[in-house]
Amino acid sequence: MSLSSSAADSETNVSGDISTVPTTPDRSQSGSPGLHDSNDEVDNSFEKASPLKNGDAEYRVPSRTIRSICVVGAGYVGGPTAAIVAYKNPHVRVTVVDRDDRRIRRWNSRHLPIYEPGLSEIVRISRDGLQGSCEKDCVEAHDTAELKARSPNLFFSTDVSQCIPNSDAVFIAVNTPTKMRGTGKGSATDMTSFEAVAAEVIRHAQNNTIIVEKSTVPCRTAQMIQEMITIQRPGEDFEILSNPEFLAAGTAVQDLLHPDRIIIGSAPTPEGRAAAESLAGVYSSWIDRSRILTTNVWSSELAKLVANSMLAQRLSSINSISAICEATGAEVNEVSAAIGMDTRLGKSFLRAGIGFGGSCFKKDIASLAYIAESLGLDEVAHYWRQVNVMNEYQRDRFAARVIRHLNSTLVTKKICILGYAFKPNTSDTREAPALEIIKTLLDENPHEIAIFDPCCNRLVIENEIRALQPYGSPILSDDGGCVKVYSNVYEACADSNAVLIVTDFPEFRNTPVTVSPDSKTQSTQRLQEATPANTLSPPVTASYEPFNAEPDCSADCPDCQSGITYGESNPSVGKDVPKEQVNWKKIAGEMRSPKWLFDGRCIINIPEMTKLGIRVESIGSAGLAV
Ligand SMILES: NC(=O)C1=CN([C@@H]2O[C@H](COP(=O)(O)OP(=O)(O)OC[C@H]3O[C@@H](n4cnc5c(N)ncnc54)[C@H](O)[C@@H]3O)[C@@H](O)[C@H]2O)C=CC1
Ligand SMILES: O=C(O)[C@H]1O[C@H](OP(=O)(O)OP(=O)(O)OC[C@H]2O[C@@H](n3ccc(=O)[nH]c3=O)[C@H](O)[C@@H]2O)[C@H](O)[C@@H](O)[C@@H]1O
Repeated sequence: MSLSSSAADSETNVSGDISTVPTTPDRSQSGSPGLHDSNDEVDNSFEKASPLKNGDAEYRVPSRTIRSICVVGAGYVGGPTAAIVAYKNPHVRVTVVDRDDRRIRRWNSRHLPIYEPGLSEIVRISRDGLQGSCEKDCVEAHDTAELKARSPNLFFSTDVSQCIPNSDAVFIAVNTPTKMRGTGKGSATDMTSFEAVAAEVIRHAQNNTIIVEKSTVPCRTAQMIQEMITIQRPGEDFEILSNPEFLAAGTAVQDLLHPDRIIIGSAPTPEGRAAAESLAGVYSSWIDRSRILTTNVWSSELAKLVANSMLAQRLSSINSISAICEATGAEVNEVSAAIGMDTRLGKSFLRAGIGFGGSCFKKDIASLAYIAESLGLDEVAHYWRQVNVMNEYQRDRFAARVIRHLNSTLVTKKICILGYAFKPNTSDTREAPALEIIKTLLDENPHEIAIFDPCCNRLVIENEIRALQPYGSPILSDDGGCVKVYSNVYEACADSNAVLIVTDFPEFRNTPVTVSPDSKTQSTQRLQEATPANTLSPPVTASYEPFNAEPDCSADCPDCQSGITYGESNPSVGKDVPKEQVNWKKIAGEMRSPKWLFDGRCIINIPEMTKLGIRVESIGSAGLAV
């Protein structure tokens, strides 16, 4: 079968047998931005063995069962992905390796390095094993089968070179940030870590190991790996698969347990398809085959960048509309609700706010734009870059609005920031809009900037604030500066002139959550499902403890140091403690007049808040004239 496959071939396989043909038409894989000049001949050496021709159906390579997996990169993707794969495949040995010794120690301890609802229980089961069965009374029915007594099959290690040769498949899940210097600075993907790991894999892997791109990478990265193999291990057979991850922070466990789809891109050869089938075998132990989509490898690599870019594009679109709303009297929440009811548009990703944060949207858009630019598609590059431009505009507009309403001076004023993480229910602070807003406010020399976040470790926030270079020291109050991180929301807000809602934690709302534009989105539903109580509750019978003992933490564990077990005893994300709504009446009573609330996430009921004597300025709402 050639690359120009038939329509029937190109459909997602729904029959239970993985589709064997790339879904993209011939020549769709032309040119790689970061890897080839747009005028280069298309290099198809990646395909190696001749693709099947029509009628060559008998030429098949049997797929192998994967029994051991090495995941390189113990981060937000590598850790949770490995945990779920191990949890759902007790017969597969999954080892996560990372060069960061501290991170690995935390994965091997009671306090994991990242907080995700439901993750610690999954890790405990796979990493520590279960002594006895845990039946229906302690888990949701759909997870009962996994909770038989089991031996550990999830391991964390720093020994990368030892793990790779003992694995049937190696998942590369390392960071792929934006290049900060050299060619493509500020736009191209920095492939340093990815390339280093690919080299390690090629150096140590046994022949026939399946190499899986889990990281988000530029289109044609598989070609780069193939060329490295050709030089370093000529004549040997390694299949390279693209298998991008779509989990979102804060809902990672549920996203991994119930993904919309799994994409596996492979070479259009019998060997490539057999490797894709092997990987599909791992996922099919808990995911229906109809959700496993096979494509050619370039489509898969590109699809990940496009998915993130289009989600972010929706946000910049609604945020641009919020500016029009503020100038006209239209309400952005109402506009979102109105357009979201159009089933063609859908409700998701229409919540206006101060803009998207997180480690990926910005960099993936930049990468897509760079790809376009490298291909000579300048208009396309410009189009996508505007998504990031609009995002920064939105955040800066908000900060400027705060300063303007406070008479353009913050010198004697206390500003309280509610929420520091880039989104609720995560401790991930990467590219959080909060930090940029704090920088802008610091320029105004305020009396105090107070920060409260219900999910982030206070020490982590303090370290990030301390690292703000352009402002010199001291910045933190402990060092004699004006920024103070609080563990109590009321102390943070007391005596403040203005409170800024920067992250939309549900507990910051002043009315119970009812119907918001996307309150029924999958993410929200998943988040509700993902609370530990709903994933793997502890046994009902107090005396019954199927878990093996958890390993202790190292002396440098930040959770132990701060005295709070985030995600367990923290009031907002507590395992056993229900979330508590913030008592705005109490806050209003302790604020300085005039009392300002700047709602950067459109979660405040303005009339209700006004009754408490607080003036509200909200994104996408006209507010008070200045
Ligand atoms: N964070 C997220 O929610 C998502 C991220 N992605 C993509 O997944 C990839 C990984 O992202 P994160 O997990 O967030 O990154 P991360 O920064 O949390 O983790 C990456 C890990 O790789 C390790 N590493 C780097 N170079 C290494 C080397 N040479 N040897 C061994 N370990 C090495 C680092 O020490 C780090 O622990 C990126 O390409 C990202 O775009 C995809 C979907 C979701
Ligand atoms: O590649 C990645 O890293 C991941 O990026 C996003 O996940 P994530 O960034 O973790 O979280 P999102 O829920 O997408 O939120 C991103 C940002 O958009 C903001 N957002 C989201 C939705 C919305 O309606 N409005 C809005 O402002 C959030 O507050 C947050 O700052 C994608 O949703 C994932 O599918 C993808 O795997």
